[in-house]
Amino acid sequence: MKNVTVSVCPLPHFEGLNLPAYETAGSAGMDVRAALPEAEPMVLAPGARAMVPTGLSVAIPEGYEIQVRPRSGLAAKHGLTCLNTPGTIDSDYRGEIKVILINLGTEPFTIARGERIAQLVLAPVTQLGWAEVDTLDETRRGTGGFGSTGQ
Ligand SMILES: O=c1ccn([C@H]2C[C@H](O)[C@@H](COP(=O)(O)OP(=O)(O)OP(=O)(O)O)O2)c(=O)[nH]1
Ligand SMILES: [Mg+2]
Repeated sequence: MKNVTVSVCPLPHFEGLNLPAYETAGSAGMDVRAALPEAEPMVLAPGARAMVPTGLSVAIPEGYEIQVRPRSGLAAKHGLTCLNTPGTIDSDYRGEIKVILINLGTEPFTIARGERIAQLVLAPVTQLGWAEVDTLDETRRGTGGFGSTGQ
């Protein structure tokens, strides 16, 4: 399996937490933890959203991004997901990685320090270059979309 080294700079409030790690040999994502104050768990009411700190800043090599994705267990059991999934961490971003969580469940959800709230997936990036033209080639689909092919 391909392995790409990413520089990680833990911030002061990360102290004592474990770096994200693959839970199994074949995992695509590393679970990331909430770097909230120990004494201040965050309570997300139904319908509420919050930016949850991870205490991590990174330098991703050019040509890659990190995607911030929900954990399916939290989604299935509690309705908790990432609002902007997949969140995009750009290779030139040096700020703290934050997770935008939303509670789509029916009960308040409490996030404690160290809880694994989302997963980080490293992905290759292909940047496009525009070729501006006056007309596009014809296809069978043409301009049909949004269900134009039927059920
Ligand atoms: O879930 C996320 C999504 C983004 N970011 C950080 C890293 C990313 O590089 C930066 C910008 O994200 P994005 O491009 O999605 O947001 P924007 O609203 O377009 O902000 P900007 O104008 O700063 O690009 O915010 C996070 O920490 N977590
Ligand atoms: Mg942006």
